[in-house]
Amino acid sequence: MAKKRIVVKIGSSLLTNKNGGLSESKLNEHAEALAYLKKRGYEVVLISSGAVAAGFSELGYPSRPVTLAGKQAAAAVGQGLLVQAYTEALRAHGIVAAQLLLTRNNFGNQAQYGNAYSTLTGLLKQSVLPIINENDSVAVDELTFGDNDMLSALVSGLVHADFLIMLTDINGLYESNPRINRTAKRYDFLPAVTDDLFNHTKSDSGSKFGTGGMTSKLSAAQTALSLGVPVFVGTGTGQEKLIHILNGEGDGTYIGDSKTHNLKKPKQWIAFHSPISGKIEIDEGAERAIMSNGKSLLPAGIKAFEGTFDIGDVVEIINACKTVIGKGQVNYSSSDLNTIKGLSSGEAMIKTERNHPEAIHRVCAAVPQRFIPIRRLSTLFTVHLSNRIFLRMPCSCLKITAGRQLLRCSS
Ligand SMILES: Nc1ncnc2c1ncn2[C@@H]1O[C@H](COP(=O)(O)OP(=O)(O)O)[C@@H](O)[C@H]1O
Ligand SMILES: N[C@@H](CCC(=O)OP(=O)(O)O)C(=O)O
Repeated sequence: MAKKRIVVKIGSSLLTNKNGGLSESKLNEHAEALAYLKKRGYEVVLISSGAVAAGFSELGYPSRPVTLAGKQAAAAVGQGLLVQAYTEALRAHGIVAAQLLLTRNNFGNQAQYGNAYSTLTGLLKQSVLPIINENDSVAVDELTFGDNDMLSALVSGLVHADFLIMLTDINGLYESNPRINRTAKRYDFLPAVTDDLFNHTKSDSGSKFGTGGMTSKLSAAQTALSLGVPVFVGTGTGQEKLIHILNGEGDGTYIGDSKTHNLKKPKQWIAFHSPISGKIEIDEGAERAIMSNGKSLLPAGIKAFEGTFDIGDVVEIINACKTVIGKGQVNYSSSDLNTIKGLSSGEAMIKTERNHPEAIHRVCAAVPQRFIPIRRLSTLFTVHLSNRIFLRMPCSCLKITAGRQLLRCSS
């Protein structure tokens, strides 16, 4: 039987002492729990914050820096110390640790995305415990994950994890921040992350040394669920805490169930990470064929396009109302498309000397971009699917998965 693969995210809130510096005793306790999980036959990937916490006092800063430059310098100093602390703590349990530092750009580049997958799965095969953090020192401000919640969700999808555990300093998701509203009730189980839930729990305020707060965890959970990975958000103590959580006895909120389907890697990349090189506008007939009959997009249905792209680039597909209905890898360059748009398949094949006329063979579901918020670009207009529907349509094998009735817009 394949080993169960678990991604564990540990937030700054659980790694810091009261001054905001790295707490080695807390880190050691996490390492014990990770080792305990691994010894019980699980494959474990750790997403750990803590670089800034571990580095700022070495630089002589009196407290955790707030400027980007300060955080980048502290992370550059602290990341080595953080991983050294984990490496030593895990070595005491006979476990070899590895370090991977990722940025959002690594996810946007298909080759690097593939490499990250190969490295991670290769390490897991060798029973190594990978420790991942955002590469804070080089990440560009507008494109950072900022906190590690979304990074943990994307990594869970990438490695096809069976479960994502987000450990934090509070025992789950409450109706509203319980540190402000003392009567707020906790959610023990959420089948999905809905917009209503976002509106109810809306609060960006996190712990003293954490970054994202619960809104960021909710977004991350929504993304993980879309990728087929159920999630736990909560807390725990002792070496058995992770096992307890997997046994359903965790102190926190369970989100989604294990019947979700993993999204295959190429589809994940198209849906969540691919940069958009252009837009293709299609007519109503093509939209119907795509939506109702699961057909590929043929040149005859293409009315217009924008952008300059090559074969294999990812474009958005928009309908006559300019609504994005999907995304896919295009089989023609923009210059070829200019020649064949609107032509019958036969004519297009003759003009381009090809055996297959499809402009886009597989259209992926309209992308839940709001699940990956780009920091400081909050006015971005985004289109997304409801999580529930996306889960029902894993689009791993479907050519076309988006349905207009499933789309909503948010700014
Ligand atoms: N609705 C909510 N339910 C639970 N916690 C909330 C909520 N809204 C805000 N919070 C805050 O989120 C904090 C955890 O987020 P964060 O500081 O980002 O943790 P971490 O560093 O572990 O990622 C909690 O300490 C709590 O104060
Ligand atoms: N990458 C940063 C983590 C930033 C952060 O605070 O994240 P989180 O604890 O998830 O809110 C670090 O290592 O310090």
